[in-house]
Amino acid sequence: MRNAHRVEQVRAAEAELMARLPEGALMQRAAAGLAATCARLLTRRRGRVYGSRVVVLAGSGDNGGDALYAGAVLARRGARVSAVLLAPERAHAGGLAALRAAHGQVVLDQEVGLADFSRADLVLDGIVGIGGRGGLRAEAVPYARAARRGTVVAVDVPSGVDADTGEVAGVALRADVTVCFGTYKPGLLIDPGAGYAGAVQLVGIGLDLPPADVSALQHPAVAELLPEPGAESDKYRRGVVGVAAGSATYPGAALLAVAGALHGGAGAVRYVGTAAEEVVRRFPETLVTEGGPAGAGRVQAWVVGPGGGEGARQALAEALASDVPVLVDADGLTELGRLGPGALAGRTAPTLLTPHTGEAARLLAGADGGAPPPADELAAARLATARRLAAAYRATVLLKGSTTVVADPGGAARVNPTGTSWLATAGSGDVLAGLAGSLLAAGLPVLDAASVAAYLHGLAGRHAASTPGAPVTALQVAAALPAVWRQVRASATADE
Ligand SMILES: NC(=O)C1=CN([C@@H]2O[C@H](COP(=O)(O)OP(=O)(O)OC[C@H]3O[C@@H](n4cnc5c(N)ncnc54)[C@H](O)[C@@H]3O)[C@@H](O)[C@H]2O)[C@@H](O)CC1
Ligand SMILES: Nc1ncnc2c1ncn2[C@@H]1O[C@H](COP(=O)(O)OP(=O)(O)O)[C@@H](O)[C@H]1O
Ligand SMILES: [K+]
Repeated sequence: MRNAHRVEQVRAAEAELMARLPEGALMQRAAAGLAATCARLLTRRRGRVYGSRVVVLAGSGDNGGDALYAGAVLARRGARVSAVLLAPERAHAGGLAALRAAHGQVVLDQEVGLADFSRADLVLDGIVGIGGRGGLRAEAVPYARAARRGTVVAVDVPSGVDADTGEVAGVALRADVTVCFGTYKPGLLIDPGAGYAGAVQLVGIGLDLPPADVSALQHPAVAELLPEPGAESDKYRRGVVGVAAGSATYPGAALLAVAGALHGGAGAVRYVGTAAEEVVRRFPETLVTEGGPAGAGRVQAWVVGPGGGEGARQALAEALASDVPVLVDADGLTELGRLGPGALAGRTAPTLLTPHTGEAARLLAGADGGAPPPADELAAARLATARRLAAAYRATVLLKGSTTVVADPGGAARVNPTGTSWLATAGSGDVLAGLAGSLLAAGLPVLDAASVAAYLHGLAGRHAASTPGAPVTALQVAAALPAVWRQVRASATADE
């Protein structure tokens, strides 16, 4: 599990630790870890640190201090280091003295700084870290826009990225590698910030941290959560997932949701809807029932809405009246947006909503009574959007898109680290809905079911391409699920 903490949590943990350590000790730890990563990157790139060109972009705070101290370490190993001071009168005094003592150069002329930046083998971005507010200031913007040939290493966070949210106001400096201290920051895991961070490396500095604000599953945690039939299991004990999906207009959504559900660990899939014939022809293992969810017999979770068309209204009402977890997707969400949060008020079991940003906008309008907010604004603030929806509907929300975010009404949040933009293909959301519903029916708590589904779905998207990076279809994503399931399980066995 990758755990990320908000700035205020980091500050509190740092204050507590600093009170027990000699002055400057924490910064020395951070700078040593940072310099070690830079030395590794230079060695990989040029064979050695000696003689390489390093530029330190130093802002006015401790983030600049880290970068200057790390620059000093590299200069002592023979690198040609120049430090560009973006706020010369307020540069970190100790870091600057260390750099000068190691014979590093100080650059005050911004034109010279930009030329050095473009030529450098490695750039250390110490403009701002967790103290950054708003977008990059004017003096730093040219660096974000300039061409460069070297590796850019962001210190703690790429400057211009909001550490708590991943939001970027204006421009930010794109990094190849981010070396973060003490804990991951949410902004390193959530787009657009995650897209600026490159590969993220964590350097421990000994912080004693509270529970994470946001976390991201990794293979071992997913492997622990995957349902596995016990020796005494039968199909009913493994859980039956009900799928109310598809319509005359969209019969394919039924097939895709069922395909996802068949690979999610439930013991059986029960389909209700107008596409029963097609479903059974394609997947003979599916149980089908006439009518809607109300008369379909016992299931352990419902999936309602993919391709549901007009029929989604009735199916949603019947599923929500049940006492089992309900996943609402697609046309079910449009209908729920019309009804507003009151439609979930009487529920005794969890509800999971799986909107993309367009559906999220309609749900928010349904909650607030206003016009739907622009979807791209919601995409730029994914964590806040997911949390806002979860609070308004008192439901767990899986917000789909470039970084899928899952938020619980209680405040817990997960971000999904897997996936590929090739998943933005018609029907892949239907597969995800079936998969998540199946994990719910198998008994996973709703936050786990949603985040494990997103994780497997993202891996399957990558795995499904016959050539890495090539387009995939939604059915291929479903078909790749057993292989990624095995891959995740195998990694856990290897760790045992
Ligand atoms: N506090 C600690 O104990 C530790 C902090 N560390 C480092 O310290 C950083 C935090 O340092 P600070 O609290 O000094 O904060 P920062 O260095 O992140 O930023 C604060 C400074 O940047 C300026 N600033 C704010 N927003 C800006 C913007 N948008 N554009 C340009 N300048 C802007 C502010 O005026 C202020 O002078 C961390 O990110 C990490 O790199 C590490 O050394 C580990 C230990
Ligand atoms: N840019 C992107 N990068 C990664 N994944 C994406 C991106 N855009 C969409 N996805 C994923 O693709 C799937 C699309 O689902 P959805 O929007 O419901 O499509 P559909 O309704 O056609 O099934 C979701 O899992 C979503 O997270
Ligand atoms: K930085």
